Amino acid sequence: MLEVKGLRKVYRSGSREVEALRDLTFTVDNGDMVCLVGPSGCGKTTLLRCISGLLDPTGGDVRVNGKAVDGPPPGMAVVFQEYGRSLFPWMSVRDNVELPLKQKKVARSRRRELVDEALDAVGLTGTESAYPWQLSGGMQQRVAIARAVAYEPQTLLMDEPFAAVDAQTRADLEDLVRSLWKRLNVTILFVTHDIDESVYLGQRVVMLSSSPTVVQDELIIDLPAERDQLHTRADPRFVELRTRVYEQIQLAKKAAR
Ligand SMILES: Nc1ncnc2c1ncn2[C@@H]1O[C@H](COP(=O)(O)OP(=O)(O)OP(=O)(O)O)[C@@H](O)[C@H]1O
Repeated sequence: MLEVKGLRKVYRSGSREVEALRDLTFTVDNGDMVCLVGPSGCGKTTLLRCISGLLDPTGGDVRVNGKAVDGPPPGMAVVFQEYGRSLFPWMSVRDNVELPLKQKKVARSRRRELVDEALDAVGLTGTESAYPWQLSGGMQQRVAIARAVAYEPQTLLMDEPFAAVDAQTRADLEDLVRSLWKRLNVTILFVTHDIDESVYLGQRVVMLSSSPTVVQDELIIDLPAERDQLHTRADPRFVELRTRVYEQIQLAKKAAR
Protein backbone atom coordinates (compact mmCIF):
# COMPACT_ATOMS: atom_id res chain seq x y z
CA MET A 1 0.00 0.00 0.00
CA LEU A 2 1.11 3.52 -0.79
CA GLU A 3 0.26 6.05 1.92
CA VAL A 4 0.74 9.79 1.60
CA LYS A 5 0.10 11.57 4.90
CA GLY A 6 0.03 15.30 5.51
CA LEU A 7 2.62 15.82 2.78
CA ARG A 8 3.99 19.35 2.50
CA LYS A 9 6.69 20.74 0.27
CA VAL A 10 8.09 24.24 0.36
CA TYR A 11 10.81 25.15 -2.12
CA ARG A 12 13.32 27.60 -0.71
CA SER A 13 15.93 29.46 -2.69
CA GLY A 14 17.54 32.42 -0.91
CA SER A 15 14.74 34.48 0.60
CA ARG A 16 12.16 33.17 -1.90
CA GLU A 17 9.72 30.48 -0.76
CA VAL A 18 7.18 28.57 -2.86
CA GLU A 19 4.70 26.37 -1.01
CA ALA A 20 4.04 23.80 -3.73
CA LEU A 21 2.17 21.25 -1.59
CA ARG A 22 0.29 22.28 1.54
CA ASP A 23 -1.30 19.14 2.94
CA LEU A 24 -1.86 15.98 0.92
CA THR A 25 -3.32 12.79 2.32
CA PHE A 26 -4.46 9.79 0.29
CA THR A 27 -3.76 6.08 -0.06
CA VAL A 28 -3.46 3.65 -2.93
CA ASP A 29 -4.11 -0.02 -2.15
CA ASN A 30 -1.89 -2.69 -3.67
CA GLY A 31 -3.00 -3.56 -7.17
CA ASP A 32 -5.19 -0.45 -7.60
CA MET A 33 -5.00 2.14 -10.34
CA VAL A 34 -5.55 5.66 -9.02
CA CYS A 35 -5.43 8.81 -11.12
CA LEU A 36 -4.40 12.18 -9.73
CA VAL A 37 -5.79 15.13 -11.58
CA GLY A 38 -5.24 18.80 -10.92
CA PRO A 39 -4.70 22.13 -12.64
CA SER A 40 -1.41 23.00 -14.26
CA GLY A 41 1.27 23.96 -11.74
CA CYS A 42 -0.55 22.40 -8.76
CA GLY A 43 2.47 20.35 -7.79
CA LYS A 44 1.81 16.98 -9.41
CA THR A 45 5.44 16.53 -10.38
CA THR A 46 6.59 17.67 -6.94
CA LEU A 47 4.32 15.05 -5.37
CA LEU A 48 5.64 12.24 -7.57
CA ARG A 49 9.22 13.27 -6.86
CA CYS A 50 8.48 13.08 -3.11
CA ILE A 51 6.83 9.65 -3.51
CA SER A 52 9.71 8.28 -5.55
CA GLY A 53 12.25 9.51 -3.01
CA LEU A 54 13.88 11.98 -5.41
CA LEU A 55 12.88 14.95 -3.27
CA ASP A 56 12.67 15.38 0.51
CA PRO A 57 9.29 16.63 1.75
CA THR A 58 9.18 19.60 4.12
CA GLY A 59 6.55 17.86 6.25
CA GLY A 60 4.42 14.73 6.46
CA ASP A 61 5.49 11.39 5.08
CA VAL A 62 5.19 8.78 2.38
CA ARG A 63 5.06 5.07 3.19
CA VAL A 64 5.24 2.10 0.88
CA ASN A 65 3.95 -1.10 2.49
CA GLY A 66 4.36 0.53 5.89
CA LYS A 67 7.97 1.59 5.33
CA ALA A 68 8.85 5.29 5.23
CA VAL A 69 10.29 6.40 1.88
CA ASP A 70 13.84 7.62 2.27
CA GLY A 71 15.46 7.55 -1.19
CA PRO A 72 14.13 5.63 -4.20
CA PRO A 73 12.02 2.73 -2.84
CA PRO A 74 12.79 -0.75 -4.21
CA GLY A 75 10.09 -2.06 -6.52
CA MET A 76 9.05 1.36 -7.80
CA ALA A 77 9.39 2.54 -11.40
CA VAL A 78 8.53 5.92 -12.91
CA VAL A 79 7.46 6.86 -16.45
CA PHE A 80 7.97 10.55 -17.14
CA GLN A 81 6.24 12.90 -19.55
CA GLU A 82 9.36 13.66 -21.55
CA TYR A 83 10.36 10.39 -23.13
CA GLY A 84 12.85 12.34 -25.25
CA ARG A 85 14.80 13.13 -22.11
CA SER A 86 14.29 9.87 -20.26
CA LEU A 87 15.71 7.59 -22.99
CA PHE A 88 19.41 7.65 -23.81
CA PRO A 89 19.79 8.54 -27.52
CA TRP A 90 23.14 6.76 -27.87
CA MET A 91 21.70 3.46 -26.62
CA SER A 92 19.60 1.03 -28.64
CA VAL A 93 16.05 0.22 -27.56
CA ARG A 94 17.29 -3.05 -26.00
CA ASP A 95 20.06 -1.30 -24.05
CA ASN A 96 17.69 1.40 -22.79
CA VAL A 97 15.21 -1.17 -21.50
CA GLU A 98 17.98 -3.34 -20.05
CA LEU A 99 19.86 -0.61 -18.18
CA PRO A 100 17.84 -0.59 -14.92
CA LEU A 101 18.02 -4.41 -14.87
CA LYS A 102 21.82 -4.21 -14.99
CA GLN A 103 21.70 -1.73 -12.12
CA LYS A 104 19.42 -4.17 -10.27
CA LYS A 105 22.08 -6.87 -10.93
CA VAL A 106 19.72 -9.22 -12.77
CA ALA A 107 21.61 -12.10 -14.47
CA ARG A 108 22.28 -11.69 -18.21
CA SER A 109 19.98 -14.50 -19.44
CA ARG A 110 17.09 -13.29 -17.26
CA ARG A 111 17.68 -9.72 -18.48
CA ARG A 112 17.28 -10.90 -22.05
CA GLU A 113 14.01 -12.64 -21.21
CA LEU A 114 12.60 -9.64 -19.32
CA VAL A 115 13.50 -7.20 -22.12
CA ASP A 116 11.97 -9.47 -24.79
CA GLU A 117 8.78 -9.94 -22.76
CA ALA A 118 8.44 -6.22 -22.02
CA LEU A 119 8.96 -5.20 -25.66
CA ASP A 120 6.43 -7.80 -26.71
CA ALA A 121 3.94 -6.49 -24.12
CA VAL A 122 4.12 -2.97 -25.58
CA GLY A 123 4.05 -4.18 -29.19
CA LEU A 124 7.66 -3.28 -30.04
CA THR A 125 9.18 -6.66 -30.87
CA GLY A 126 11.59 -6.12 -33.77
CA THR A 127 12.80 -2.66 -32.72
CA GLU A 128 15.51 -3.93 -30.32
CA SER A 129 18.45 -2.58 -32.31
CA ALA A 130 16.86 0.76 -33.29
CA TYR A 131 17.82 4.00 -31.54
CA PRO A 132 15.12 6.06 -29.81
CA TRP A 133 15.45 8.94 -32.28
CA GLN A 134 14.61 6.56 -35.13
CA LEU A 135 11.16 5.93 -33.57
CA SER A 136 7.98 8.02 -33.43
CA GLY A 137 7.05 9.82 -30.19
CA GLY A 138 4.43 7.20 -29.34
CA MET A 139 6.93 4.37 -29.91
CA GLN A 140 9.52 6.12 -27.73
CA GLN A 141 6.99 6.37 -24.93
CA ARG A 142 6.29 2.64 -25.40
CA VAL A 143 10.01 2.01 -24.91
CA ALA A 144 9.88 4.02 -21.67
CA ILE A 145 6.88 1.95 -20.55
CA ALA A 146 8.67 -1.29 -21.52
CA ARG A 147 11.66 -0.20 -19.45
CA ALA A 148 9.40 0.29 -16.42
CA VAL A 149 7.57 -3.01 -17.02
CA ALA A 150 10.80 -5.03 -17.47
CA TYR A 151 11.87 -3.85 -14.02
CA GLU A 152 8.90 -5.84 -12.61
CA PRO A 153 7.80 -3.02 -10.31
CA GLN A 154 5.20 -3.41 -7.59
CA THR A 155 4.35 0.25 -7.97
CA LEU A 156 4.40 2.27 -11.16
CA LEU A 157 4.25 6.07 -11.06
CA MET A 158 3.29 7.78 -14.31
CA ASP A 159 3.77 11.54 -14.63
CA GLU A 160 1.61 12.86 -17.49
CA PRO A 161 3.17 10.20 -19.70
CA PHE A 162 1.04 10.91 -22.77
CA ALA A 163 1.04 14.70 -22.74
CA ALA A 164 3.44 14.94 -25.66
CA VAL A 165 1.83 12.47 -28.11
CA ASP A 166 -1.03 12.94 -30.58
CA ALA A 167 -4.63 12.09 -29.60
CA GLN A 168 -4.82 8.77 -31.48
CA THR A 169 -1.55 7.51 -30.02
CA ARG A 170 -2.66 8.68 -26.61
CA ALA A 171 -5.83 6.60 -26.81
CA ASP A 172 -3.77 3.52 -27.80
CA LEU A 173 -1.32 4.10 -24.94
CA GLU A 174 -4.17 4.51 -22.44
CA ASP A 175 -5.50 1.11 -23.47
CA LEU A 176 -1.99 -0.33 -23.26
CA VAL A 177 -1.64 0.91 -19.67
CA ARG A 178 -4.98 -0.58 -18.66
CA SER A 179 -4.13 -3.94 -20.20
CA LEU A 180 -0.66 -4.00 -18.59
CA TRP A 181 -2.17 -3.06 -15.24
CA LYS A 182 -4.61 -5.96 -15.39
CA ARG A 183 -1.99 -8.41 -16.59
CA LEU A 184 0.83 -7.49 -14.24
CA ASN A 185 -1.15 -6.85 -11.06
CA VAL A 186 0.89 -3.69 -10.47
CA THR A 187 -0.17 -0.68 -8.37
CA ILE A 188 -0.39 2.40 -10.59
CA LEU A 189 -0.50 6.07 -9.62
CA PHE A 190 -1.19 7.97 -12.82
CA VAL A 191 -0.88 11.75 -12.84
CA THR A 192 -2.62 13.78 -15.51
CA HIS A 193 -4.22 17.17 -16.07
CA ASP A 194 -6.66 15.55 -18.53
CA ILE A 195 -10.01 14.96 -16.80
CA ASP A 196 -11.33 12.48 -19.40
CA GLU A 197 -8.12 10.49 -19.20
CA SER A 198 -8.34 10.28 -15.40
CA VAL A 199 -11.92 8.94 -15.53
CA TYR A 200 -11.19 6.55 -18.40
CA LEU A 201 -8.16 5.00 -16.68
CA GLY A 202 -8.78 5.10 -12.95
CA GLN A 203 -10.66 3.03 -10.43
CA ARG A 204 -10.50 6.16 -8.32
CA VAL A 205 -9.68 9.79 -9.12
CA VAL A 206 -8.02 12.05 -6.55
CA MET A 207 -8.57 15.71 -7.40
CA LEU A 208 -6.03 18.29 -6.33
CA SER A 209 -6.56 21.99 -5.75
CA SER A 210 -4.38 24.72 -7.21
CA SER A 211 -1.12 25.50 -5.47
CA PRO A 212 -0.66 25.54 -2.42
CA THR A 213 -2.16 22.14 -2.97
CA VAL A 214 -4.57 20.05 -0.91
CA VAL A 215 -6.78 17.10 -1.88
CA GLN A 216 -9.98 18.72 -3.14
CA ASP A 217 -12.05 15.53 -3.45
CA GLU A 218 -11.93 11.86 -4.34
CA LEU A 219 -14.26 9.95 -6.62
CA ILE A 220 -14.77 6.21 -7.13
CA ILE A 221 -15.01 5.44 -10.84
CA ASP A 222 -17.73 2.82 -10.89
CA LEU A 223 -17.47 2.09 -14.60
CA PRO A 224 -17.19 -1.54 -15.76
CA ALA A 225 -13.63 -2.92 -15.61
CA GLU A 226 -13.75 -3.72 -19.33
CA ARG A 227 -13.29 -0.32 -20.93
CA ASP A 228 -12.87 0.71 -24.52
CA GLN A 229 -12.45 4.10 -26.11
CA LEU A 230 -15.68 4.01 -28.09
CA HIS A 231 -18.21 2.66 -25.62
CA THR A 232 -16.80 3.80 -22.28
CA ARG A 233 -16.48 7.43 -23.33
CA ALA A 234 -20.07 7.39 -24.65
CA ASP A 235 -21.45 5.77 -21.46
CA PRO A 236 -23.78 8.24 -19.65
CA ARG A 237 -22.07 7.32 -16.37
CA PHE A 238 -18.69 8.33 -17.87
CA VAL A 239 -20.18 11.70 -18.82
CA GLU A 240 -21.61 12.13 -15.30
CA LEU A 241 -18.30 11.28 -13.66
CA ARG A 242 -16.24 13.57 -15.90
CA THR A 243 -18.69 16.38 -15.13
CA ARG A 244 -18.18 15.81 -11.39
CA VAL A 245 -14.40 15.94 -11.76
CA TYR A 246 -14.61 18.99 -14.02
CA GLU A 247 -16.79 20.85 -11.50
CA GLN A 248 -14.38 20.10 -8.66
CA ILE A 249 -11.40 21.30 -10.67
CA GLN A 250 -13.26 24.51 -11.56
CA LEU A 251 -14.09 25.04 -7.87
CA ALA A 252 -10.43 24.48 -7.01
CA LYS A 253 -9.37 27.08 -9.56
CA LYS A 254 -11.90 29.64 -8.28
CA ALA A 255 -10.83 29.07 -4.67
CA ALA A 256 -7.26 29.84 -5.71
CA ARG A 257 -8.13 33.18 -7.33
N1 LIG B 1 12.91 23.51 -7.93
C1 LIG B 1 11.93 24.39 -7.69
N2 LIG B 1 12.19 25.55 -7.06
C2 LIG B 1 11.21 26.44 -6.77
N3 LIG B 1 9.92 26.27 -7.11
C3 LIG B 1 9.59 25.13 -7.76
C4 LIG B 1 10.58 24.14 -8.09
N4 LIG B 1 9.96 23.12 -8.73
C5 LIG B 1 8.64 23.46 -8.80
N5 LIG B 1 8.42 24.66 -8.21
C6 LIG B 1 7.12 25.35 -8.05
O1 LIG B 1 6.23 24.48 -7.38
C7 LIG B 1 4.92 24.55 -7.94
C8 LIG B 1 4.50 23.16 -8.42
O2 LIG B 1 5.34 22.74 -9.51
P1 LIG B 1 5.21 21.29 -10.20
O3 LIG B 1 6.16 21.24 -11.34
O4 LIG B 1 5.30 20.23 -9.16
O5 LIG B 1 3.69 21.35 -10.73
P2 LIG B 1 2.92 20.49 -11.82
O6 LIG B 1 1.52 20.33 -11.31
O7 LIG B 1 3.67 19.23 -12.11
O8 LIG B 1 2.95 21.45 -13.07
P3 LIG B 1 2.50 21.17 -14.59
O9 LIG B 1 1.12 20.62 -14.54
O10 LIG B 1 2.57 22.52 -15.21
O11 LIG B 1 3.52 20.20 -15.14
C9 LIG B 1 4.99 25.60 -9.05
O12 LIG B 1 4.56 26.83 -8.52
C10 LIG B 1 6.48 25.66 -9.39
O13 LIG B 1 6.85 26.93 -9.86
